[in-house]
Amino acid sequence: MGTVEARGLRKAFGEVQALDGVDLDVPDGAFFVVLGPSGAGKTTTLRALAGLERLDAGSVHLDGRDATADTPADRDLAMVFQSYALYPRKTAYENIASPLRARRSSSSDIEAAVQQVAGLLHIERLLQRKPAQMSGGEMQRVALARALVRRPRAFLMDEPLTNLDLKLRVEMRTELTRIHRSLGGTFVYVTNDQVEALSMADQVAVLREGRVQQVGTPAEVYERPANRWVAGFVGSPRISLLACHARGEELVGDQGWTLPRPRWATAEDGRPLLLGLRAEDLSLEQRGPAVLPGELYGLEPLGDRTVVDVRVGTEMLKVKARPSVAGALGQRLQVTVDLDRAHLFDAGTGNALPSAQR
Ligand SMILES: Nc1ncnc2c1ncn2[C@@H]1O[C@H](COP(=O)(O)OP(=O)(O)OP(=O)(O)O)[C@@H](O)[C@H]1O
Repeated sequence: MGTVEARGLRKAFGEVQALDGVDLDVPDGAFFVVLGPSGAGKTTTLRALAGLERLDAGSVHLDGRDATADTPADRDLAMVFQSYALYPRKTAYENIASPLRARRSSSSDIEAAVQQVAGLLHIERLLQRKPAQMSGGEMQRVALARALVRRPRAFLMDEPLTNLDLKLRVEMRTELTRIHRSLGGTFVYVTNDQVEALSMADQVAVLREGRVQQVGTPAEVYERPANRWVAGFVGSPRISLLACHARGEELVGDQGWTLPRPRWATAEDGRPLLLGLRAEDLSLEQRGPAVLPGELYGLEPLGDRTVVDVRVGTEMLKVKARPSVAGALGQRLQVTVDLDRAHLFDAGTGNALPSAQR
C-alpha cells in the first residue's frame, strides 16, 4: 500500500500564507504531480507530507492512518530533492547503498538492489566514481537511484530534473515514467513545468498561492480547466482569452466581433465572460461558421509549426499554423474557431462556466 492524503494543510511563514488549506488524495501506485508556479507552496506541501514542516493546521494520512504526529523516519517516505545531496567522499555505489546499509541489509542483498536500480537508471558504469567525477545529470541520476533502491511507502520528488539540460530532461521524463511502471510505487512529484506534468502524470494537482485549483488527469486539466488561471498556466502557447458576453443566439466580443453562441454556453445574456481559445482550435485555413476577423501581428516559427499572433482589436490570438505560413504584418486575416473546443469563464470570478454536456 502507498496512499498519501493531505487534509486542510495550512502553513504560514510570517506574512506569507504558503499553504492555505491544501487537500490531496494520492492513490496507491499513482504518478501524482503537484504543478504550480514558483512560490505556489509545492515544496512546503512535500515537506509537510514528509514530516519536515511543522503545520499550523491540517493532517497527513498514510495508508489511511493519521501520521501527522509521526517523525519523518516513521513515515517511511523517500524524498528526492532538486539538489542531489550526495555524500562527496563516497562512490556512487556507496551513495546508492547507504539507505540499505542503514537498515543493515546483507551485502548480497545490497549488491543485487544496487545493480538492479543502476540498470534501471543506466548508471552501471558510474558506480565506482565519486560525485566530483560526475556531471550534474549523472549525480542527479545517482540521487534518484539512492531514493529508488529501497521500497518506501511512497517517493516524494521535488523538481528532480531541474538541473539537467533539456535533452537529458526529456530523456529522464520517459525514464521516470518507465521506472514508475516497473517499480509500481506511489510517486508524488513536484514541478513548475507543465510539459513535465502533462507528460508524466496519471493525476495532476494544480497549485496556486497555497490552494489547489484543480485535480484531474492531464487531459482533464488541459481540456476542462476549472478556471482561467489553470487554463493560462497549462498549455503552450498560452490560451487566448477574449472578453465577451452572450446575447441571444450570439457571443458578442468587446472588440466588436460576433460568433454563434455555442449550445453549451449557459450564461445569462450580458454577463461578462472570457472566451478561451487554444492555438490548435483556431485555424487560418479551414472555413467554418465561426470566424474572427483580425490582422497579422507576428509569426513565431517553431520548426514543426508556426504560431501566428493575430490582433483582434486590442486583444491577441495565438493560432497554430503550418510551418510554411507567411504574410505581411498588418495583413487582414480570418481566423476560424472550433467553438466545440472553446472555453468560457466568468470574467469576474474566473471560474469556468458550468457548461451542459458537450
Ligand atoms: N522557511 C521559509 N521561511 C519563509 N518563507 C518561506 C519558507 N519556505 C517557503 N517560504 C515561502 O512560502 C511560499 C511557498 O514556498 P515553496 O517553496 O513551498 O514554493 P514552491 O512552489 O516550491 O516554489 P519553487 O517552485 O520556487 O520552489 C513562498 O512564498 C516562499 O517564499
